[in-house]
Amino acid sequence: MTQARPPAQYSAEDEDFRRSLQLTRWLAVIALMLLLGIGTKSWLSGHGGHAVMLWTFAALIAINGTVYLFLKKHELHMVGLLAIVIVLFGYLFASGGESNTGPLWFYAFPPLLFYLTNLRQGTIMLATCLAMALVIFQWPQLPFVTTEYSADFKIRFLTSVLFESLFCFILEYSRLKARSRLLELARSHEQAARTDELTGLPNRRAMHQRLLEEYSRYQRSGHHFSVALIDLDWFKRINDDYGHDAGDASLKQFADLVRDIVRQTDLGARWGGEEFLLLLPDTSLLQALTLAERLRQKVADTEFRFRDQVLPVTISAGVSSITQSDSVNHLLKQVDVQLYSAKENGRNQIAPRVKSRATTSHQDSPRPS
Ligand SMILES: Nc1nc2c(ncn2[C@@H]2O[C@H](COP(=O)(O)OP(=O)(O)OP(=O)(O)O)[C@@H](O)[C@H]2O)c(=O)[nH]1
Repeated sequence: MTQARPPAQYSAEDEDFRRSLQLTRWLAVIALMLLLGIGTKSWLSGHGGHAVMLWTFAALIAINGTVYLFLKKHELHMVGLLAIVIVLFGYLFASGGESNTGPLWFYAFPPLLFYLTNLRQGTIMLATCLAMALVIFQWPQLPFVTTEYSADFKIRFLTSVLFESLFCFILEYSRLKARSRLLELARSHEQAARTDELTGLPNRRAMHQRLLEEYSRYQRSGHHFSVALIDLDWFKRINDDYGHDAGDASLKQFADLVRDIVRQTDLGARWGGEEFLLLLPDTSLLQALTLAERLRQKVADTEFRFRDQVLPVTISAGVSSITQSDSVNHLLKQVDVQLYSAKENGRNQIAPRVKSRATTSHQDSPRPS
């Protein structure tokens, strides 16, 4: 038997993906503006070479963005942007930027990096950048290094960036942990809101939603379905004569029989009190009547026990098919009328009653399992 399906919802993964998409786009735009702006300022203050380098990086970011506009591949856009930014930091470490302040831009990197990637990839990229800074700081005579930093700057820069990276790692780790705990909680609340506590079967809410889904499937593609409304007979007497706990125990035992008898694609739910509803997809009225009768027989043959007492449990049920109704509400009304009729006719029976096997057609073939 299927469990009731959760409503279609925007998943947390989708939400994360959407955020990282937006952030990458914004970062690309901001980086582009900054590079163009600072490049122009450098040009005006006579640092032509530096300006050209910054504009080159701006052009690379613009090309990366244009490729994204055509291909719409977010991963590629993000990886491209991060690669450009890492090379840009390499350039800033090696050239010092203006007045050796270039490396200071690196402080903005760790929080964004962890958010955009994941802890493992973020750590690898940060370690690569820091190793690159260390090499450049340590060997200023390397061919592409055009500046030198004071010992104080090097020590303070590296230790403070290390501290910041560690802090960002811990924050991101805690954020991810809290997020997965919240998701777990949301999932279990969603499950609880759709499950009957006593029997563990889906509840009325879950069944109602599934009925609407099944009805729109029927309207779309003609997949018919039937329902059976089942009520435990003289249940008040069971409560009165054997106690409320005995009543609860018989509801649970009946729910187990329902689980046993219905197939994977069916749904059996507690509709309320001592009423249960079976939803039987791709099942004709006659097939549904046969199944309901089988369940009735099984209940009649089963010994319902509570402590050392045997409880007199029988069921009545009304059955109806969507092919005889024009809405879910109408179907539920019909099945209720049938249940009433089964009760009126003496209980421990199914309605409508099939008079003769001769009247049964090809529809009475066994249900596909
Ligand atoms: N133990 C127990 N009893 C319940 C629960 N929910 C509803 N009931 C009882 O079920 C009984 C239903 O009684 P009625 O509606 O009069 O129906 P009935 O005695 O089954 O009689 P018929 O349906 O006409 O055969 C009431 O006494 C409710 O209190 C439950 O979760 N546990």
